Amino acid sequence: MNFYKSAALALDHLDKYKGSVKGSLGAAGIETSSAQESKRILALVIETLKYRSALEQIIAVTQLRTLEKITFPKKTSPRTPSSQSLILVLLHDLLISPRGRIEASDKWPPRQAIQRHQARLKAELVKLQIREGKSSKEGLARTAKTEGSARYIRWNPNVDLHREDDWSLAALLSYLQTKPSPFKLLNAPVYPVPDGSFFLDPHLPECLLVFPATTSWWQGDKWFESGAVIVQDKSSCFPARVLMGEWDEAEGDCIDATAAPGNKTSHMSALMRGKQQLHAFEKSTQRFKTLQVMLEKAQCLNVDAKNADFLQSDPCSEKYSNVTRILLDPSCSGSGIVNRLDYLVDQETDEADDAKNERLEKLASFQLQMILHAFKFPSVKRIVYSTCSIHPEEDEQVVQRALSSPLARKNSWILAQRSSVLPSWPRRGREEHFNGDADLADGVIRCIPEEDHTNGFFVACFVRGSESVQNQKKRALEEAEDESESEHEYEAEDSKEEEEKEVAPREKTSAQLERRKRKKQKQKQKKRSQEV
Ligand SMILES: C[S@@+](CC[C@H](N)C(=O)[O-])C[C@H]1O[C@@H](n2cnc3c(N)ncnc32)[C@H](O)[C@@H]1O
Repeated sequence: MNFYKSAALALDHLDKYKGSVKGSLGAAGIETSSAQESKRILALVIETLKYRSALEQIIAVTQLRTLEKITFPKKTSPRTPSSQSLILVLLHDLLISPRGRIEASDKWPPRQAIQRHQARLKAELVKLQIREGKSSKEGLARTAKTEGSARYIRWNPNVDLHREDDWSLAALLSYLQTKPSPFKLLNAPVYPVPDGSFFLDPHLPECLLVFPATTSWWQGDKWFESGAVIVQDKSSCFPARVLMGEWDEAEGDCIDATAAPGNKTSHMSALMRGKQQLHAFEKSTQRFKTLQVMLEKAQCLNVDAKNADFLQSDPCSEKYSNVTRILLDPSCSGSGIVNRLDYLVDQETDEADDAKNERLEKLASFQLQMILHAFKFPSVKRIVYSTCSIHPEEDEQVVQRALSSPLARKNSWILAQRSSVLPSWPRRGREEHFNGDADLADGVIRCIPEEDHTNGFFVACFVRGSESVQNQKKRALEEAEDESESEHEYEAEDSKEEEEKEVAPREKTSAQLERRKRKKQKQKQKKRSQEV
């Protein structure tokens, strides 16, 4: 296939399914004849994404698509890229690339169509530069400000464990500070990360390195090519870290229920130090291929990857009898992803409210189903649920619904306390989406892109137990209070509650309902003893 068409198809795929730019070629079913060709296509996709906003403005103002509607129709057939993406990659080469031309046959109609408007397109580029106050066209690229203030690299110890040579964290730090364009290691975090420097992340110093947002030193570097470093947003490193806390080899196996492209699977495998077994499920055949490549590169030797639907797995199968921890990072709206493709968020804000709500409802009910299925595994003690969404419908509300399910009660699933869910991370859940329960909100993690130097993200951890320590303390306190309350007070409170119910009916938390039930029982007991 023509190189521009392949790049445009990859762009379309990214628009539709998100995922990594690199994974988009395989995932979009684009076949290339050599690694060189893949690299060339990927470079064009990445560069086009950088200038996308500028190029879209030029397309809009010149009305190129309307003027050339025969070559660039509104609807294209399957396996052909959309006209918009094709124009974007062609314009990139004509207007932005150092060559300044489209590398295709003179007779190719899309090239002819663009060439016809060459003068106008170039003039609009200059006008845009002036409007934006940029002295060069490079100034129109997305900057550190629009990209975020940092980029993250996770050191992957599996490679040091299984490959020859020294791939340790110490060796990586030394390499970065002595390579031809060296980085300075800062001893405290600074945002945006200054050019030419890096530091160890304050929350995950054992594996995460923080670089300037515009850096990509790893492209073509031996550390990246060997799998010893993985490009992964900070927030996306939280789930495996929370899930695997205090895991011990003697404990047993784990499951990653929704694995591709495999960033969190490889992180879990690293935290298991290659020991025991990690069952990785991935439903999509295309994405499963990406997962396999990733696992091989990252030396995840203890992973048993299956192209299968987690919901179809049998929780009582002998195979999973030893599984004690499950990671659930299911498909979500991706509304938190800004670092890689912030235009996806723009797209979402354009979405009509009804359509958006319907989509969120569908996603939330699928996410809930996944949690409820995980609740059924008899030996599992800890489940981490995460999304790269900022919508409460997919975050706190899904967790709340899971907690109030009969299955949670039957199998004693509760929300873990803050102390075992990265307590040093300051941004916690939204109380208002947990029916005002501050303890539940405190137990979960949230990340906000503009303020936390990460993508938008959410993490919750379910554990098995009759009651959390905090709840026990709270209950003891309440019981002490109850002791001193008079019957009259109960009645007053009850009637007040009734009133409140009429004015603003509100769902009670299970703790509130439980408390009320106990109060009523006490009242009855008291009455009975008085009667006797
Ligand atoms: C958000 S992505 C997971 C990203 C991955 N955890 C990582 O960090 O690289 C969700 C994945 O779950 C897969 N998926 C969705 N439903 C599934 C199911 N029922 N069983 C297994 N995989 C599923 C999707 O195809 C997608 O690849």
